[in-house]
Amino acid sequence: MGAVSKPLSRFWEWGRNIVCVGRNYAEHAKEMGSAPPAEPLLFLKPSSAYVREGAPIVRPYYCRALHHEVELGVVVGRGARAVPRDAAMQHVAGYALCLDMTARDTQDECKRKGLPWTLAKGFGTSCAVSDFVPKEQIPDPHKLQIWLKVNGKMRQEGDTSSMIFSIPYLISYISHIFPLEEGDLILTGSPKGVGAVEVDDEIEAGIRDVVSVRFKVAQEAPESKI
Ligand SMILES: CC(=O)CC(=O)C(=O)O
Ligand SMILES: [Mg+2]
Repeated sequence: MGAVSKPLSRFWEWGRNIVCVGRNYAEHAKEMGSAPPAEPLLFLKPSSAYVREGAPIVRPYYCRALHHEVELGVVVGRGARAVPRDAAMQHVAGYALCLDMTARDTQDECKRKGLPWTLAKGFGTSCAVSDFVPKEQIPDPHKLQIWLKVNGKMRQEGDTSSMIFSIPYLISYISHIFPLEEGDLILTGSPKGVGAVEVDDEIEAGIRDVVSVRFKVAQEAPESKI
């Protein structure tokens, strides 16, 4: 992959992969009517899915049930190809608070039809991210509280110690399927409490005592329809 002149602290500008993990919290899998997975459930978002504070999260024209999912993101700092679990954390540069925004109605239809989740998970602004947090600032990423509010009301509070598959496991597992590259982001899954947001809602979310974000929800302009 071509050299990138931007600092890793601006990982969202690198155009790298966004690798997402699903059903990595048992209570969330349960609320979705699914059993906890035997191995990580993976899907990708395009790097054009990133949105940063100051711009809105846009509900796609085909969606009537846009859901929030607050997640811990792991920023890859060194390429990883088939790395063992006990060496995995050496490939981490830092973290971010992320929202895996999901067109839930579309996802349900994709599940029914056996289709990939691309329309449900990959639309523009479906990956909201905070500022980069260097790994030195987080001694143990499995001892963090992540939270999310909508219009000031708490919706999600999760502890990363509840992950089914740990960050080293995820990095090793993914790197045995495809190489991870510097600048990639891994979304490690949502705790329970996912729910719908409406146009003009305000989402606040954060890693407690570390970083927080605030986003408004907007509707995609009708003229953008195909
Ligand atoms: C059912 C899902 O959308 C899985 C997912 O994204 C998660 O965080 O779990
Ligand atoms: Mg998710």
